[in-house]
Amino acid sequence: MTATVSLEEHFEHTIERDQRIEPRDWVPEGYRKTMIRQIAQHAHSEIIGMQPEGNWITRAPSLRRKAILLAKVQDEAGHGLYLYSAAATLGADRADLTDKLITGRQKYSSIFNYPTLTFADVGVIGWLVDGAAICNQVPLCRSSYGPYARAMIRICKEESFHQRQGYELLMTMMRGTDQQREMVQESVNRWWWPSLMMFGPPDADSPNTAQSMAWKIKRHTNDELRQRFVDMSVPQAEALGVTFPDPELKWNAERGHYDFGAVDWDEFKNVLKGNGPCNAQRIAHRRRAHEEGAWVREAAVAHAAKKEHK
Ligand SMILES: CC(C)(COP(=O)(O)OP(=O)(O)OC[C@H]1O[C@@H](n2cnc3c(N)ncnc32)[C@H](O)[C@@H]1OP(=O)(O)O)[C@@H](O)C(=O)NCCC(=O)NCCSC(=O)Cc1ccccc1
Repeated sequence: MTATVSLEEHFEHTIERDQRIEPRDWVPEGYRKTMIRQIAQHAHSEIIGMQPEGNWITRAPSLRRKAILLAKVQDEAGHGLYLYSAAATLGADRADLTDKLITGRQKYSSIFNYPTLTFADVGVIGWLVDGAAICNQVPLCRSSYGPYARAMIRICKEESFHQRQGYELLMTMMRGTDQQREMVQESVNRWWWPSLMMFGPPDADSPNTAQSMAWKIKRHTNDELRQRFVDMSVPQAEALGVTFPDPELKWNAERGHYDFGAVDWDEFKNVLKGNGPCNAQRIAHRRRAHEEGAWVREAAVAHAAKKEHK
């Protein structure tokens, strides 16, 4: 038996016993690649995800709403940095990941390519987008890669606060004027379908799911989590007094789940190709911030070198 086989066995046994893979452990190259891809895509989503809501910070309707929104957007920056660090434990280089993001070689969540047209979007992003994120990420707290699973615990706690602030904002607007209620409904109409796309392509078209489930990176398939999200969102919409833009949405007693209409996967593919309403704007903004921040990175490197010299 060669040393590589025993390392491989150690990896397989760790997965079988539901224990965590740690940075010191040998992993198959495919596992490392998949993990870096998923963590990097997740980190990029948090960083790009600051932009849609960031759009409303200077125009929040009160000091309270502004403070909440600032805190939420700062949390997203924190999640991104936390996740880039988790990717670094697998040998990924942060500068390289950023380069891949701003040159379009690595993806970020499709959802952040849609515009935030009204302040109701801040509430709907909190309710539906953070809600979908939590639904997807809570099972990832049991993901097989230790640093990622542990990062998810903290991130999910913060996302829960984000979700609640969104729902509370919407409840306040729903108690307001007819115009405010219409604004909430119009926003829900725009965000519902893109939120369902956050869970990824249907299982039959998801190239990574089978292997990621076998490696226990993912604990549920894309379709399972999408269904879970629909089931939990319908009663929340009823409590709020809004409807989802889906005439086929109805309870199926036999299945014990809500049936829902077909997601427009052509729209999803088009957004992934870079043709969503805001793809170009999001990347251009990120690239500009990166270039304008070059002097900070240079100063940090010079400072570290000076300290080491001393
Ligand atoms: C479920 C999935 C997203 C995709 O399953 P997998 O098994 O990995 O892939 P699968 O084979 O099914 O797909 C084939 C290809 O399509 C890609 N792709 C799929 N879906 C999408 C999509 N929607 N958008 C763009 N790309 C997508 C996929 O990467 C793959 O790419 P490849 O062609 O191989 O390069 C998984 O990676 C995951 O759970 N990630 C962690 C969670 C996470 O990243 N959350 C971020 C959002 S939450 C947040 O940021 C919090 C927040 C809230 C509010 C404000 C601010 C921040």
